[in-house]
Amino acid sequence: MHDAEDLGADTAPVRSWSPVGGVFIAVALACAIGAAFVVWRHLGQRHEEQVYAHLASHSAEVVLKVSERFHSYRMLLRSGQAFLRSREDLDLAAWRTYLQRLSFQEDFPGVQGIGFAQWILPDQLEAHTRAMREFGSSDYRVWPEGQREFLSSIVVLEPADWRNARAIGYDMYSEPVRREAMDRAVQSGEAALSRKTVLVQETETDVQAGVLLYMPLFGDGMPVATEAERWIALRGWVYLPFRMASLMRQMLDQHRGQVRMQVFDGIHAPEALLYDSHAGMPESATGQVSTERAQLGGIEWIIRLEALPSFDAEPDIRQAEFISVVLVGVLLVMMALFFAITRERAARLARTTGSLRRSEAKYSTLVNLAHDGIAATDADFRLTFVNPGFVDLVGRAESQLLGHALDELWADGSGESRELILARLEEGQSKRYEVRVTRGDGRQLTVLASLAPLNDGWGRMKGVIALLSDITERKEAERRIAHMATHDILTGAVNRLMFGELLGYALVQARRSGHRFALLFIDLDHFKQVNDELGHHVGDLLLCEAVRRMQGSIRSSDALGRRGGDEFVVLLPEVGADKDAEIVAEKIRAALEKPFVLEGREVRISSSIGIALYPEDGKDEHELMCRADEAMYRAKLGGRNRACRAR
Ligand SMILES: Nc1nc2c(ncn2[C@@H]2O[C@H](COP(=O)(O)OP(=O)(O)OP(=O)(O)O)[C@@H](O)[C@H]2O)c(=O)[nH]1
Repeated sequence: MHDAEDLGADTAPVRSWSPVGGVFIAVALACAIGAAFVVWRHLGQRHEEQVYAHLASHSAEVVLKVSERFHSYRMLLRSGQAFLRSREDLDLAAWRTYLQRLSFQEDFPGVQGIGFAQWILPDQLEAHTRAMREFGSSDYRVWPEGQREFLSSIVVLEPADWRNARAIGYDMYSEPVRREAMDRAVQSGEAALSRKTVLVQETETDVQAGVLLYMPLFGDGMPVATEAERWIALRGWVYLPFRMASLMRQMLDQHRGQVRMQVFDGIHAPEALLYDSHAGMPESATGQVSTERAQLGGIEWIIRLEALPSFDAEPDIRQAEFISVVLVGVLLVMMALFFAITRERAARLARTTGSLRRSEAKYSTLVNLAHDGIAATDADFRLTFVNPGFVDLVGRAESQLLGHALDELWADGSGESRELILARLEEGQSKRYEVRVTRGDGRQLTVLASLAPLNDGWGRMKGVIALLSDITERKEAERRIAHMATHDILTGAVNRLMFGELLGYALVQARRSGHRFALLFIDLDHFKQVNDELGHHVGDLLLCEAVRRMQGSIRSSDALGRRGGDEFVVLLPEVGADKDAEIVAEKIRAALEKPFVLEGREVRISSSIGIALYPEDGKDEHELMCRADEAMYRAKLGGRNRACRAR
């Protein structure tokens, strides 16, 4: 037997997301976002490290640059020292010429000048002042005024511009910061850098911190192995004054604006601040900072670099990384979603498939157990599926049915044409009608056929579903009930009610067409005696046989009715001449006169018949019936066994 496929299935409504699927999606999304955040944090930390490494590298670079710069300054001082040492008489004019030709400001940027401070014992001051005035500086004097144990005086400072000219004659040894550096230079015999001070060249505007680098000059050929010898041999200091802002500005060059540089003298404190590229700006507590220490001329400088927001090692890479992280995050989220959706769809499909299977099994069982015949056909009405009930109903094997048109089973002339049925089904209408089916054993059944179209996904009819119910017994019962309602149960003659209907109909027809009809009223003679002598059941048998004889005496278009007891009426719908009704009455009388053999005994009986004709004897049922009854009564009075016409 075929599966009951294509007969529909109950698919339970399916949730769009199962709770498990929803949790999975939430977890996947959280993981994806978490992973993207971790990567982002990691990249952020790496970037911070890169920035710091870059800043530290730049910081080391600055220290190296400063160290190299001071090394070259020392070389400059040494060259000055060497020049002056070679001259017995401190030939300042020659040295000035030498310095002017040196163009040191171009080769040694950041230097305010190069000068020589002469070491003067107090008793030499007067001669010194006189010699200097003779040398060309008429207003030369050593300042500040006052008695001091030791003196020094700036005697040359190139370039001899207005700013440096302010320093000529200044006794740097009188000022503690400079003095400390000058002493250190003599003590070490090497270049010594002063601590933070303010140059005497400063005016009232743009005052900057300043430092000075001293190189001691000893008398040529004098012993300088010990400090005491060096003090004896001391002739003065070749020195370089620096304005810190002018000096340090050139150290930042490529990162100017991106990095804040501060230089402190020995300690990280406001009072030790030598230089600040962003003066007045508060120091950042959270930003990237690199601090380096530089040893310069016996002094330690702290060089602090602070990355400003615009400082970024690799901004393009940083941007690319950011885009990558966002893309990877989006990709992860999309992958998680895609995976979750695919998983959910698979689960939904599995649920639907399971539901369909269960539904199919359920319907298959129902179809196979159904008592009624269930069948499916193709679009041409050819059977493609029949259930066991169908096979039993039509009494033919499944193999004899499949491939044959359903309406081939219909008895000839039963049901509508196939084309008409299919046309209605294609319009979407269901069809329900009674047909006669010829079974394989030749027996005919009355079947209620319910047909419904079976459509494909595009709404086109691809076949028909047929349900066949055997209603033969029901129809027979209906027929019997209808017969009982209209016929006499004992004799089968039309009953009083039905005869009234037929008479009324005959009257209508006769009135319309103008033809005549006849009504015969028949009463058996002495029937009571039969009952009394032979028994009631013999009387019944006689009544039945009498009806049979009367039926044989009239046409099939005539009607025989029983009024009750032994009274009968006959309707002759069409009579021509007057004699016609009398002839029929005579036939009936003669038929009833003949002896009856009932239960082996011969019984004789006769009949009295009254005849009424329409329209001569009556215009309606009641009148006709009365006239016929009267005529019958006259026949009785006339001696029975005769027929009388109404008057
Ligand atoms: N056996 C049988 N008898 C019936 C039935 N119906 C009525 N009868 C009897 O039929 C008889 C009718 O009698 P009546 O017509 O009165 O009298 P009758 O003997 O025929 O006499 P007349 O008509 O004057 O010739 C009655 O005895 C009824 O009991 C029936 O269905 N079966």
